[in-house]
Amino acid sequence: MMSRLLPAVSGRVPGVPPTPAMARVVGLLAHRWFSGAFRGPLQVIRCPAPQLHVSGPAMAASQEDFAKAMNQVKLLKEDPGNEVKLKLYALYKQATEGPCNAPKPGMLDFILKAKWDAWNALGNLPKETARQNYVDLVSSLSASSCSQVTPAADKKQAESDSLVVTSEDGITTIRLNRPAKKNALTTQMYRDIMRALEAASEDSSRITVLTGSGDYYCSGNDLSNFKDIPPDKVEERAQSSAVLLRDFVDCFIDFPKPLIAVVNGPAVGISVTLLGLFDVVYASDRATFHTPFSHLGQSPEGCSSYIFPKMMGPSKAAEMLIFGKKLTAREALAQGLVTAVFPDDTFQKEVWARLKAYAKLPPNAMRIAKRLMRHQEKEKLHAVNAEESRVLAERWVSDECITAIVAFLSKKAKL
Ligand SMILES: CCCCCCCCCCC/C=C/C(=O)SCCNC(=O)CCNC(=O)[C@H](O)C(C)(C)COP(=O)(O)OP(=O)(O)OC[C@H]1O[C@@H](n2cnc3c(N)ncnc32)[C@H](O)[C@@H]1OP(=O)(O)O
Repeated sequence: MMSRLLPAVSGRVPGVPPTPAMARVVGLLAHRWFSGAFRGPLQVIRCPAPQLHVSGPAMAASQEDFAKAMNQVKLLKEDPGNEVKLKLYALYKQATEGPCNAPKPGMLDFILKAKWDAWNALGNLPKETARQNYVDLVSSLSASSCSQVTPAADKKQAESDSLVVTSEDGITTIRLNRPAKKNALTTQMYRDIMRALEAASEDSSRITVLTGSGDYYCSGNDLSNFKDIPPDKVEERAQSSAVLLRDFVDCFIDFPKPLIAVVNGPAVGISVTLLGLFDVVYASDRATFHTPFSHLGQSPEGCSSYIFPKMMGPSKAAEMLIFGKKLTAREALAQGLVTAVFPDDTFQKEVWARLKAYAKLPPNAMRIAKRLMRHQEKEKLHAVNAEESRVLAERWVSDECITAIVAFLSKKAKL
């Protein structure tokens, strides 16, 4: 019954299509109410006791953050849609008045009923958590609202030799473009990728893709990054590289839109570990996944020391991260590191067709779904990243690491 009366929530009773007239009337009512609630003061309604319990994040926004968020709502450039407005209303009421305590409105009072349901669904959610959720929701809306006003999505954005960034059909693509070096990452590329991600989070695209040119996806850190460091600067360089690494991985942890890896060929080192921070990973059946950290006297990064054991179980993660076992694409699929594997000869066609369809989905809904899935883990991931970066700085100045790098650079060793 509820869904028959509430188009703002679901629009129809399962199996019973709404008549066009009914849809028009209800839609008009909903539009009027929501327009008012969106810009102007929120109506007070009194409801009875709560039913559902919804748990929220541990941290709490201040009253000041909350007040700022309420002002921000009025400045949104895009109407976020009825469902989001309902959510905002419910969180606002919960944050300011606590659990829903108003009488249930009559079933024909569509608008009041939708609002009451939304508030009531928050159950005993603590006021502080509701305040935080309201602030988070407004901030995600503000970011996407900004990105939607950025003009001209369908154009090439930036180009350099080693990184090519394009935006087309709602997809920003960041392409590693050093095929002669198997797309190994120079320190400049780490910086350029961070900049590209920052821009992509604010541009008008809906999803973001990382891929490689040529036969490799990426051979990981360019081991030439270790070259030409004066002996008295080694420690200093290790520390500054740890900061670079930490900032770099933080960008992936915090990236707000769906992030997809299109793994066109073998992947090594950091390009593998980072995959745990992507939302979807599509791989060619030619791709392999190799993390030879022990061989290099190094240690895992990209939050893999935390994500991989959770994802594939500790012993499979140990085979990769301690012993450097190289996985085929099918094995990586079985371990949950890869979402889907495609035959190499149809890989590009199949994957891009899928991505173009995904890029037509409503952007706010996608961002919010991602946020909900990732939110609880963010703080933990930042802590893991900080620790992994700190440990790596120690490894880089170790004899084990220096010996391995010298062997590679003097062409005595390869994976
Ligand atoms: C204190 C300083 C700190 C530095 C800054 C750090 C910043 C953050 C660091 C984050 C930590 C990341 C860790 C990792 O990613 S570990 C993994 C590192 N990668 C490797 O060890 C791969 C090394 N490469 C190889 O083993 C082989 O090249 C490979 C198996 C990938 C391909 O073999 P293949 O035979 O098919 O091809 P070639 O070897 O002939 O390669 C073609 C040319 O490309 C060069 N190449 C390839 N990969 C790298 C690389 N990772 N670094 C540097 N150069 C690479 C290769 O040397 C060839 O060059 P030439 O044609 O000039 O010989």
